[in-house]
Amino acid sequence: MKHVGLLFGSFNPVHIGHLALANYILEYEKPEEIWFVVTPLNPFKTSRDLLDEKVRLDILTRAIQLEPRFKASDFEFALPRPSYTIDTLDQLSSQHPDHHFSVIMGADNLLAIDKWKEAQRLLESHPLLVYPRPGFDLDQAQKHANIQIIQAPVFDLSSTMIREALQAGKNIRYLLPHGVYDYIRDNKLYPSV
Ligand SMILES: Nc1ncnc2c1ncn2[C@@H]1O[C@H](COP(=O)(O)OP(=O)(O)OP(=O)(O)O)[C@@H](O)[C@H]1O
Ligand SMILES: O=C(O)c1ccc[n+]([C@@H]2O[C@H](COP(=O)([O-])O)[C@@H](O)[C@H]2O)c1
Repeated sequence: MKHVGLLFGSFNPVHIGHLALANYILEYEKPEEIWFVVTPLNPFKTSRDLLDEKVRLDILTRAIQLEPRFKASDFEFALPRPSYTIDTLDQLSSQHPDHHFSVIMGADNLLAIDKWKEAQRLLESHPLLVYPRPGFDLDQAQKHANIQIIQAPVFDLSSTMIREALQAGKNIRYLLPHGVYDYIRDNKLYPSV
């Protein structure tokens, strides 16, 4: 059984917070690979300011190319929108019976998990690796044998902050994985860059 950690997200765009977290999990926790699953449309988010999913996947693929244990996945592109994680997990598990999938999730998402589709079945069927995020108190979160809290170092960064900075014309080269700032500039993905 290969142990794979799934990091779901919009990655609009990917930033160093995502990569630092995935790096930590590979080195300190059980997953042997991390799959970054690009979500076309999160059920709780609007498509405002959302880069095309193929562009988000392309940026991510470039960002992780030096680590063979990181994979960029377009698995949700072929599934109905919005993207419900339990549906993706069902399909992934049936297509990869030789893989054991854990779900990597921030404290923000765990605190809201009762609003997710079939949250209880999700919890029963897959281990959750939950990492702290500033401003979210894990003492308030539900407890379950499948929930493991990990002490990953986290940057107080979000894709929202990155987009706002790019739109304001800030040079934030070092908050993005190597090559991503130049890719964004060369392809004029944000007009101010
Ligand atoms: N700074 C960070 N450190 C670790 N994980 C993060 C960080 N920012 C986001 N994540 C996690 O990465 C996953 C993908 O997140 P997502 O693409 O929605 O990023 P985001 O930065 O939260 O985006 P946005 O600001 O657009 O809502 C989520 O599980 C999220 O909790
Ligand atoms: O399945 C659900 O009901 C559900 C509800 C909210 C979010 N998600 C998924 O959680 C992932 C990360 O969400 P976020 O809020 O950090 O962008 C993304 O892949 C979403 O599709 C899933």
